[in-house]
Parts: sequence; structure tokens; C-alpha cells
Amino acid sequence: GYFGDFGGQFIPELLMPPLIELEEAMERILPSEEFKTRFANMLKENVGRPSTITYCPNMSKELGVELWLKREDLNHSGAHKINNTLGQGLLAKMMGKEVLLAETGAGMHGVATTVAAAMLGMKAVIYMGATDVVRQAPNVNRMRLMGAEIVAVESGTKTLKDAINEALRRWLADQENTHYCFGTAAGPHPFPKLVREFQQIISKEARQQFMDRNDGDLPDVVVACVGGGSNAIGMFHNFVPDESVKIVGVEAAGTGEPGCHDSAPLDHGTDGILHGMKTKLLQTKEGQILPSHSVAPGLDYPGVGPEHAHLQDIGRAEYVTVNDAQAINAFKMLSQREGIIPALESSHAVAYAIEHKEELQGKSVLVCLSGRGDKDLGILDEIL
Ligand SMILES: Cc1ncc(COP(=O)(O)O)c(/C=N/[C@H](C(=O)O)[C@@H](O)C(C)C)c1O
Repeated sequence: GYFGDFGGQFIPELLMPPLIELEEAMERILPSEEFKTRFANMLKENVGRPSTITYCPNMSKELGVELWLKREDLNHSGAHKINNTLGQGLLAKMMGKEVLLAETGAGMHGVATTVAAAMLGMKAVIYMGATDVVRQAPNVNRMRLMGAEIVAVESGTKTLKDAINEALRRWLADQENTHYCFGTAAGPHPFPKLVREFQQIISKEARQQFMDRNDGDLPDVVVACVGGGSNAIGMFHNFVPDESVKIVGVEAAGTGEPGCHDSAPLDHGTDGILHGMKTKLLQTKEGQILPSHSVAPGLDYPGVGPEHAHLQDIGRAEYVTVNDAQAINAFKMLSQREGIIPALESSHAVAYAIEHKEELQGKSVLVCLSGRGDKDLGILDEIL
């Protein structure tokens, strides 16, 4: 369960039984014809896959960069999260579970878990920091409408980190008929591997689609924003063997002021343990987790999936930061130039092509548009 020096299962002994059961079920169920057929059909019929790639003629002309987007925002429920929740939901159903438990910050993972539960005739229980319940009210309303039980978490900083801790406790209490549908490519083994398994469809499709549209050429650069790391690892995985393709992950620098709280553990974090994994973390030298910040709730996380720490360690992927203002600028530019409203999280990846345009002149840049921005329209009065 390691990616180089990172990963593992650093959790209380008590939590091992459900993880062992999950790993056994992965090995038994995922290769089965029944799972593969049902999953492929649901991705096609219920999610609307394959998601297309879109060339951006106006942004490309203005930047001098050939900008392409992988449209995970067009999936049913509005983000890449559904790839993972449908995969884990079907796996859990075939394990005989009845309840899907999830944590959420931006709410997109909570919505995607609720959608999967509804489609599969299961119950959804969503843990959400009390701060995020307010910040992402549209998603809370969607979850309630689709029948989810929402648990507002009042402990700690009342954001994602605390929701994960409370959800893990609940899983421990109800492990018999409950599956913890982890929302990102982090957490204890086997979650980083399981989430990558379901998200790598992003690059499996995008690689072929790009080559079909570019006389067999690969993109020069592939970019994705990094919160816990699931859309990014999905976007990177099938390009890792292609040495000509530069791989870039974009973390959130928050306000960008010196000493401010951000969400960039790969940029300046240190090795540590959080949520059952050894990875890069924003923490004090005593190991206290620092509060994170980003205008994008989905990137507001002080840790990162272990495979990203490994890809950085071996130099296969480069990780840069984009601050709130740069992300909001990209949010506005893509909306105005191409009529596509991106999620604030995905705006960080688009901002990379804008902020690094000098070094990208004439290059093809394929950006994972992880979600749509309907949930973020509340910030309009700040930016328009
Ligand atoms: C549209 C969109 N894009 C990117 C992200 C970052 O999550 P990763 O792809 O797992 O790094 C997110 C993360 N959203 C989670 C959520 O909706 O609950 C997030 O807040 C946590 C699960 C990490 C997102 O909603």
C-alpha cells in the first residue's frame, strides 16, 4: 500500500477489519465480468461518459497557448467525483452493503455519493463541516432533495479535515452494512489505489481523444488542480509512461500573503501522517495540522494523496501554486471567452495556462476541468 516512501495504513487497529474486507472485495469483485459490465453501462447511461475534450479558440488566441479542456464538468452531477462514487457504490452494493458514508468539503463529493446511492437504491450519510454547509448551500440542498442524511460537523475547524475524522469514527461504529466512500485519492491503503482505479478513466479517454484530434500527437503538457488529488491522479495516470508529456499539478496558495494559510503541502509541507496515510502535510514541527485556506472549498485540505508526493519525489510531476486572485481571474476569463463556467477548484488548473503563458507559447496544454462553477456563483458579488 505504498507509493515509494508514501502511503500505508496508519490507522487504529480497530479500523483494520473493514479495510481488510474492502481490499479482499476489490480483488474478488473488480475483475469480475458482472462488475465491469454494470460499471461500464452506468458510466455510459447514468454519467454520460465519455466526457468530451474541448479546444478553446479564443483563450488560445489571446494566450498564444493551445488550450484544451477535459470536460469532467459535463458529467452528470457536475464534476469528476461521480466516477469514483459510482465505482465505490457498485462495489459496496456487490459486497452486500446498504449505506454509503462520505465526507465532503465543496459538496461535490457529497452530491456524487448521494447520486450514486440513489441510483443503486442505497442510503447516503454525508459528513460536512458546519462551515462548508453554509459555504456550499446549493450542494447541501441538492443532497437533501435526493434523500441524503447530512451530518454537520461542529468539531475542530468545522471543515473537511474534521468531517473525515468524524466519518471514520462513524464507519468504525457501523462497519457491518456501511461502506466509507472516500472522496479523494488519499486516506489509508487501499483508498488511494481504489480511487485512482475509478478516476483513471479521465486520462484513458483524454489521451485517445487528444491523439484522434491531433494526428496522433500527444499533448505537450497535462494539468490538473490538486486538493486531495483524485482528479489529478486520474488525469495523470495514463500519461505517466509518456515521457514527452510534462505533468503539472496545481495547488491552492490561498490569499498568497506571506505566512498566510494556504493548501499547498507539496509546495512547502513536511512528511507526516494524517487520515491514515504518510504524505506531505501542512503542520507545525510538533506535528499539529495547520488550518488550510483556499477560495475553492474543494482544495481546502492540509494534506494530499500519497501518490502525488511520490510523483513529485521522483520528478515525474511538477507541482506549482496558484492563489485566490489568479484562480478568480481564470474563473472569469474562461466564462467570458469560452462560455464555460468552471468550478473554483478547476479554475486553479486553468490559471496555470494563463500565469505560465510565456513558457507555454505554442505548446498544447490539456487541462482537466474537474467541475462546473454553478456551486460557486455566490462569490459573484465579490468579483463582478
Ligand atoms: C470540482 C472539484 N474539483 C476538484 C476537487 C479537488 O478534489 P481532488 O480532485 O480529489 O483533488 C474537488 C473536491 N471536492 C471535494 C468535495 O466536493 O467534497 C473536496 O472538498 C474533498 C472531498 C477533498 C471538487 O469538488
